[in-house]
Amino acid sequence: MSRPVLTVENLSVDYLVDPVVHAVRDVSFTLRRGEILGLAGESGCGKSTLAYGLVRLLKPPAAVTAGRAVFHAEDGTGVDWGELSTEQLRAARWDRISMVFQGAMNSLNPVISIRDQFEDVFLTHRPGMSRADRRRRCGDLLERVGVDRTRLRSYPHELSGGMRQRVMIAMAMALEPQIMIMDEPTTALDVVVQRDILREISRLRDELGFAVVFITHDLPLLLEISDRIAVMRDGRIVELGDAAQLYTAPRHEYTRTLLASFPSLTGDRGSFVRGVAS
Ligand SMILES: Nc1ncnc2c1ncn2[C@@H]1O[C@H](COP(=O)(O)OP(=O)(O)OP(=O)(O)O)[C@@H](O)[C@H]1O
Repeated sequence: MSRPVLTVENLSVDYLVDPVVHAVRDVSFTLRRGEILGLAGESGCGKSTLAYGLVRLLKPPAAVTAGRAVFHAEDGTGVDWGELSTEQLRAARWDRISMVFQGAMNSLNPVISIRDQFEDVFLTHRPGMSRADRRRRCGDLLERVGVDRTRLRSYPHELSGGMRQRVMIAMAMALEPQIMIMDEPTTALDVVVQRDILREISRLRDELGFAVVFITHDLPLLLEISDRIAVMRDGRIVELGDAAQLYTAPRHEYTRTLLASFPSLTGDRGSFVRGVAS
């Protein structure tokens, strides 16, 4: 659990507009192998910009102005993502780091079956894989996220939002990446579906051992699923610590304010118990 899989060093991202927006300021943290690191903070604090910055998916006017993100392979060698070519980055995304964003379910192509979109990941990244293997694997992955494999024949509009988002999570897991970046992956879904999917992510992490950076403004939810939590404010990480500790003994004033803004955590019935998802 303690070996790092990603080291972020003094990363800064600006939006080069007038006046310049310093969205991510001098952010440093280490993501350990197999851990779920929650990233909390109010709207506009820079969470999404940081997520996109980690995988170098920023588009102008956004630009990384300082720092770096180093990915550590299993053999310990480190790769600075900023030094990879566009082609190398494309290959490394999905393969080593994959992403699930809030609107991911809407990025499925409406006129192509789930099977064809799913298989495309393997056709692109594992061209040597046989058709039979590809098909088996797609079905297995879907079942992993709780969707029946017969759904491979469906088109996106035939699936509910929850199912489509599960399909996206299955696709993100397809190549067994070591890191998954999840930016509000369940926010558009109703609470019950959200809980189911989160439980699934947690279970899969236990099973497959990937690390997760999980971003949401929903602090109670983060407290439930994260091993550690980073609290972000105005582009900076103001506190990073063990989730239970952050809840019981927050060090930073802003973390206390953030915790206090969720009555369910602090009210009379605030019997929040970490690890017990209901
Ligand atoms: N294209 C853009 N041009 C200029 N500024 C931007 C742009 N996109 C985002 N910003 C600014 O960058 C800052 C960080 O935004 P970001 O979306 O990363 O925050 P966030 O914490 O993810 O918010 P949310 O939870 O609402 O998604 C904000 O001040 C935002 O206004």
